[in-house]
Amino acid sequence: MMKNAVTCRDVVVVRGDREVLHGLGFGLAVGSVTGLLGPSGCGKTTLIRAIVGLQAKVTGAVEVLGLPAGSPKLRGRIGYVTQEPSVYGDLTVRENLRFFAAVLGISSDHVDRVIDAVDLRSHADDRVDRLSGGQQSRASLAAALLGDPELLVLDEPTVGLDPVLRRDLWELFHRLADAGSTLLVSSHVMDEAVRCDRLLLMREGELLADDTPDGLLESVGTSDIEQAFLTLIDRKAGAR
Ligand SMILES: Nc1ncnc2c1ncn2[C@@H]1O[C@H](COP(=O)(O)OP(=O)(O)OP(=O)(O)O)[C@@H](O)[C@H]1O
Repeated sequence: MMKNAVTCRDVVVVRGDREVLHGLGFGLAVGSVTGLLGPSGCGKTTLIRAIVGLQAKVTGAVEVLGLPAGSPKLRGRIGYVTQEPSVYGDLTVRENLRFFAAVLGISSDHVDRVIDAVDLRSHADDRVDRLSGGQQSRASLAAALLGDPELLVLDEPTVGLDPVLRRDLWELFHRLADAGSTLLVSSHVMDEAVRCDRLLLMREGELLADDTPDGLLESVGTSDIEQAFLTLIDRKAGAR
């Protein structure tokens, strides 16, 4: 049986005075790229925060790399890239990465490797605040890749990127998965779905589907993922 890097069972999260995740259950297989897709506000970031151990008021079980989410032992084994840049604007890309490598206690030899991985070699010595938005998000991704995390969680990493960069990043995600990492990538852009090994479709704090892209199209009987998503919503509304 394939091992899971993440297993969620009956996960409920309350934010403010509202329940925003309503009992989610799924697994992320080791070495896979899973897309977490759904409209703005459906709870993607909240679920991600529960997995990386940053979310308060989580009930149910969230197991990550065999440990409860948030365990101190998971530090260094998970890479998390938020929607906000996580690198310093007044340092160059290389200075940022050397700094994070020192904080993580890993050799600065890794720095050039992650710069190449995100294709920032020609900007390695530029200050981050003088880079484009897409270049800044790739610098944050490079920081998350230091230390070869077993689980990489990326919150909307392709927002604002042009089609070529998006394609290149997805190729990088698959190379990382082929090398044994597990990736969870959120997006509200349905056309990214076909690039994933597996999809979690979310809406209003619930999972509408947990399937491969082909499996989803076949089970719903549509030819594209966006249509499948809309059909599932209609079916759910009809069942109420
Ligand atoms: N700090 C907070 N306090 C209370 N409610 C919050 C807070 N942050 C988010 N929420 C609510 O939780 C729900 C899920 O938000 P979340 O950020 O997880 O959605 P999302 O799918 O990641 O959205 P987006 O794609 O816009 O980032 C939303 O209804 C939102 O209003």
